[in-house]
Amino acid sequence: GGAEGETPAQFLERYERETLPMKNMVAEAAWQQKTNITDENTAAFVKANLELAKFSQKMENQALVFLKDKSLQLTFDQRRQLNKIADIDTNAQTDKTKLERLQTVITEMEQIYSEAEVCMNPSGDCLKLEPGLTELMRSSRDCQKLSDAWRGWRDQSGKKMKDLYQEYVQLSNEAVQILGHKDLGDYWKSRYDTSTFEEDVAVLFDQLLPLYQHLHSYVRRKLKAQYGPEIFPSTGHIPAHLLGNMWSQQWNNIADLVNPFKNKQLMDVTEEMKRQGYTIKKMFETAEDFFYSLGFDNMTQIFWEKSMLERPEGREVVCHASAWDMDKQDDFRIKMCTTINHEDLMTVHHEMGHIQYYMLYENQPLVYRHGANPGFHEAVGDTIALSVQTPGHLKTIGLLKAGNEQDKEADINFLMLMALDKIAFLPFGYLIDQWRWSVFRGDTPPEQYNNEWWKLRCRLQGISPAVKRGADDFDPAAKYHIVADVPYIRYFVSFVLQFQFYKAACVAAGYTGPLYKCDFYNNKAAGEKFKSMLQLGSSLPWPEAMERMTGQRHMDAGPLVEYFEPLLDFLRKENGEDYGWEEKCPENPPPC
Ligand SMILES: O=C(CCC(O)(O)[C@H](Cc1ccccc1)NC(=O)c1ccccc1)N[C@@H](Cc1c[nH]c2ccccc12)C(=O)O
Ligand SMILES: [Zn+2]
Repeated sequence: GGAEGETPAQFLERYERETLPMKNMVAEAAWQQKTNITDENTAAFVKANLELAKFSQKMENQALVFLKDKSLQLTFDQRRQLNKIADIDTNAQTDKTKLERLQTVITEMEQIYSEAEVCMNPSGDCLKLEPGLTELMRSSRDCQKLSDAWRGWRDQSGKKMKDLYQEYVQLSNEAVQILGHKDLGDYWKSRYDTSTFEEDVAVLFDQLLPLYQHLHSYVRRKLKAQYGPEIFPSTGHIPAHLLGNMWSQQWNNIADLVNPFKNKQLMDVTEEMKRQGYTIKKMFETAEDFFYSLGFDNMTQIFWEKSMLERPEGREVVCHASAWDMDKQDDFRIKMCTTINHEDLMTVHHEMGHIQYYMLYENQPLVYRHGANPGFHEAVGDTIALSVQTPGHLKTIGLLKAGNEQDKEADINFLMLMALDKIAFLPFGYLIDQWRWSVFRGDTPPEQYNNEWWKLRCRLQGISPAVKRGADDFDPAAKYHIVADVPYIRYFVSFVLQFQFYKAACVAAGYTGPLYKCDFYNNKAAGEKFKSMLQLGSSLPWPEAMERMTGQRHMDAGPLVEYFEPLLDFLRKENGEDYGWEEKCPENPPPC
């Protein structure tokens, strides 16, 4: 057994008692490093991670002894817990030098990403990703400026990390192969507990492709009207820098160019937020109030004391948003360089959704304090944001002026704005890990990294690079999750799950109107349904957890398609046969 004569039950109790303070120590070191990037804090963070790795190794070995001991009568739940303890991630690397190198490579890539800036001549001022370049991509309608920012960001981030990334792939694969996984992608997919996961998401993507093709066609036509058709390639692709986002991953920021009925309201509330003097704190309180209205808890005192809700002056930080469980009583935090606009108000709900999930499963055994699968964690806040964004709710909180409810054209404008966020995202959310799985598997060698990336971007997303890509470009590392070792298919899964959860909450609230108008604010029955699933953490397989809330045991694109039904009808009429794009991008993208 474990320690002398220890029973499995005693081991599991000791595991929790000893692991919690260890994880809190590492979380604190990580927090210090991300909110104040210095050599000293980075070294302390890498050192803390090494200590956790050694400690996890001991626990993993003891769990394996129990799992292999045929004489033991383990309960189902003990076996489930022991298996989770035994399956630690890249910390399984027994070679401490290699593990230290892997941690150093990841923090180095994240640091390059976080400190990168683009000096936009002739104005001369240098912009970081947040807020400068993000703001420029959101609001500029100047092709040349957008193209310069798009290229400049890739030169200052991805292009500098190709060698580091190659080393990261090598060291990560070695680490998980020790656990018996083929490669890192195989390990990441194992968290979805099904051998058909890749096929399942491929089926969902195919089901949702018509929606994306029609949105793509409509947006392309509107952008041609705005920028002139000559800058669009004859292959049908949309130039990546025109879509209001540094990665063309969500298109809500060009809603003003795409809005179907000009004379009707645009549901983006950024201007109204500014007019009302919304503060960052008010944005978080608005999100907190919605969760509270469902019967969820408010944020803790420590949350308000220790979170970093805006970019601090005078020190380098990792701005990309994240939500933290410090593995210490009441200590939950959000780190986010918030700007005051509609998009960030939704990201605030997204981050607070993570915190609510943490709080709901905090009484589970430590090994079960995770999402039922990674997509669940990403779906909590977005499900709430679907209700928050309804024109009805925005009127309730005074961010939208009352207009008459039965206005079909206003509904199409609303669905268009939602599609620019939720439909536009689908191929992007799908392709990131298609690329990474092929890299980890060895199907894409380093000299093909950028070519394979653009093959997927051109074929699946129907976008083309702002300027021709060169041999030493490395555009994947211009996206945070790739440099920070964060899986991405979880967001694609979340964008399907969140409509299933949203529909289930609406049904629980007794709502019977068109899905896209459902606002379950203040509804305790909807809250109860949601909580009954979330409080499980990962104590049950995710189909069981999902069944608690939706009555279903599988991912289903139905609710998403149902939500956007009226828009698809509109788009089919508008587009006729004019939709789609060629598989390959043009050799030379047309200049601005
Ligand atoms: O990356 C994020 C939000 C950040 C996060 O909350 O997902 C964060 C990412 C992260 C993971 C690990 C280390 C550092 C950052 N994830 C978490 O904080 C988190 C919390 C609990 C469990 C798992 C992850 N969103 C994605 C896409 C996205 C999905 N839904 C959205 C809604 C609004 C805006 C963007 C998105 C993106 O920006 O490309
Ligand atoms: Zn998230």
